[in-house]
Amino acid sequence: AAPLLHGYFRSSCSWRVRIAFALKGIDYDQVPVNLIKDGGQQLTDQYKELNPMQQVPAVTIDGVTLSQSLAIIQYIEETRPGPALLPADPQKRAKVRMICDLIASGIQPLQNLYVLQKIGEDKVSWAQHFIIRGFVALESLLKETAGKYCVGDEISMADICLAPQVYNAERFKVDVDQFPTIKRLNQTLLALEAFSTSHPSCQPDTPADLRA
Ligand SMILES: O=C(O)/C=C\C(=O)CC(=O)CC(=O)O
Repeated sequence: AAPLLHGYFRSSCSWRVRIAFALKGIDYDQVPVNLIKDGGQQLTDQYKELNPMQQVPAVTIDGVTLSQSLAIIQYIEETRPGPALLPADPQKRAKVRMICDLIASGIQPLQNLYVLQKIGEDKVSWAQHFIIRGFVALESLLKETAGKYCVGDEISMADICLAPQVYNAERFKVDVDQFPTIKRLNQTLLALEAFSTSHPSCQPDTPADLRA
């Protein structure tokens, strides 16, 4: 059976997994989990069986169900042929993981839906604060590591994390022009088919008013 992605069109972590599938040329099916409708379909008992953290994405693949986007992507990397998503060189590999963790641990969770719901007011300024704080650090790292892509001239898991986080930054009205390296890399990435076909604007569950 084809892998089954339980995700949400504009969840940045779901988009990471869609990019990885697209880069590897893997066909997959999608089950939309609407994070807003009915108070959040990720909060149902049925979904909790798939991911006890009650977050998207979850992927059923090769008879197992996995959650946590980076674990899913590394499973895809370790079991599927196609372009390598991690460089062979240990230092480059460490830099890719450093950038992934900066985004996946240091930025994205702080602007995630369940955190914003918990803080109540000032959602936008809260999210902007943590995105900008992270992007200041990321910009200085990427100035050193980037070639055509985040780390050198080969696409990697770092690029898979970057474009969805820039999409979120734009949703929260962060001025990405302040970060020229991030901006340039994002433009390069969005021009790739693996990023455009997996984009939040064209998923099965994208609402009509947000379709490109
Ligand atoms: O506003 C909504 O429609 C609900 C949630 C999201 O889009 C996804 C997130 O919570 C942020 C993220 O993926 O980083």
